[in-house]
Amino acid sequence: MKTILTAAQTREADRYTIETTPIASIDLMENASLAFVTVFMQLYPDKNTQVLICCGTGNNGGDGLAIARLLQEHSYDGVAVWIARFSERESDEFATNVARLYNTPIPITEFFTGDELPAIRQRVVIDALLGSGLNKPLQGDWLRMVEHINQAGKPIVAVDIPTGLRADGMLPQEEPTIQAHHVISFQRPKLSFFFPESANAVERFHVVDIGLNEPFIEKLPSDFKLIESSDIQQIYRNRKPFSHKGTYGHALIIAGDTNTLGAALLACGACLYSGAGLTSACIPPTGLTALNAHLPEVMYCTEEELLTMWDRFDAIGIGPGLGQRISLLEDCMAHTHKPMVVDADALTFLSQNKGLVDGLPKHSILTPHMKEFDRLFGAHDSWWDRVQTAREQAMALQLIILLKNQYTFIALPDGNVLINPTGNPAMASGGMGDVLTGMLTAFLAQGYPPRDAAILACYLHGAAGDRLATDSGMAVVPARQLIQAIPSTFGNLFPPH
Ligand SMILES: NC(=O)C1=CN([C@@H]2O[C@H](COP(=O)(O)OP(=O)(O)OC[C@H]3O[C@@H](n4cnc5c(N)ncnc54)[C@H](O)[C@@H]3O)[C@@H](O)[C@H]2O)[C@@H](O)CC1
Ligand SMILES: [K+]
Repeated sequence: MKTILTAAQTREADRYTIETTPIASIDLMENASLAFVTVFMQLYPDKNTQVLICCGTGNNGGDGLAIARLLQEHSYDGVAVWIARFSERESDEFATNVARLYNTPIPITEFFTGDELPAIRQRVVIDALLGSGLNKPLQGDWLRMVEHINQAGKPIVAVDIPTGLRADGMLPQEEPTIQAHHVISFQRPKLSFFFPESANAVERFHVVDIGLNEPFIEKLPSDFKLIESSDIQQIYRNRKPFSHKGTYGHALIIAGDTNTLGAALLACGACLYSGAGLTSACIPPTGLTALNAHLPEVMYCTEEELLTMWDRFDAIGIGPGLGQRISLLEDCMAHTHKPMVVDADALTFLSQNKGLVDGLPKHSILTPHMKEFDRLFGAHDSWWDRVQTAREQAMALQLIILLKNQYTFIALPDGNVLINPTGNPAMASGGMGDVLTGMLTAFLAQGYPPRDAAILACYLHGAAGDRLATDSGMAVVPARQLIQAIPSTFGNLFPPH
């Protein structure tokens, strides 16, 4: 897992690296600029691409100037630089790079006001106006220049962070920023990239290593950690020789009502395809034909049968499409003490009966989307506040709160918030949450601790969606299709020996 830093911690890591490694600040800037250029050249390999680089006079601007010089050295002949001289201050590294740039043929235009800026004719704009040093909202000349660049309608590649976007903390809904198509960020993605409020500022981001001291960074205190594929490799256990269905647990999905049986089928299907040894479905009798037809591997269990069967199940997932059958949640809580997965209608019921949440088995996994979360824990105006509440509640209630988002936040009882990097907008369709519930239940049934089950399910759910969207080019990924892609996604990540 990678620790995500605040802007202040990044400055600390920067300072520490310069103090303890034989590297000067100007050389660190050169590293960063070179790393940026390497990715930029993959994005725009045509060396005839006309590039406008807009620079401020701090270190972000210094990066921009070094990038201009390096692109020119790599035979990009159509590079031009604008310098926004809206402040009297300039950083030392900026000044050094201006002097270096004057030794090249690159045209430089300086602006002292944001009024009457010339039309942008280049094909691509690089945004190096302001970086992580941002300390107030954009206004005046800065705002005019940023709006001018956005309105030019050209692809924008931001250096480190789009100008105007805060790296961490609460993001106002309407704050103006550069609207970047790509952000090439240094050492770590910024925390704000994972919050929906940054959607206009960041379309895609890439992270490049610039040589900051990694052991130092990993020791910095941070509540936020980014999940990596290596974590999944560590957690996942391959199926063993001589194992049998009993080895992989018995999962129970309590879901569906007469008119909402699809949710139950999706959760059961995902549970089956995620490797539970046995899957039972407690659905209404009206759904039996559909269950037998669609998922013959899944066993049917009536509400009456449940009364004597609670002990047989290794894990329970409850909620998708449960409708009028919601009283089953209280039965379930009365009879099982193992961590369970609580989703959809079961979350709504908890929000209507707030006292119940305290009675959930410790380390149960709640999977709310934004509205379900706010119904449970109160309305929030920003995702930053919502995530803070998730963190506090996960600690207070000793639950795992999986706050669904393009990048799902997993708030753990120990106060850590894990960010899942997989998933994409093609997955934004009905039934995806039901699939996640099925996957979580399957991993719990297989004996993974709840924290690991949450990490595995979130990562693989998103990874399956990414494979379908990227490799198969699907603009929309239906939930049923995702279920079928689960086993091959495992196979891809963990090829059998
Ligand atoms: N590890 C690091 O921290 C490294 C940082 N580098 C670059 O340095 C950047 C940070 O540089 P700086 O700290 O010099 O800051 P910036 O270049 O982001 O900003 C310059 C100055 O602008 C002023 N300012 C802030 N918000 C403003 C606003 N809304 N309107 C007008 N002026 C405003 C501040 O006084 C700030 O110091 C990073 O984003 C990155 O691009 C790289 O050169 C390499 C290493
Ligand atoms: K920038």
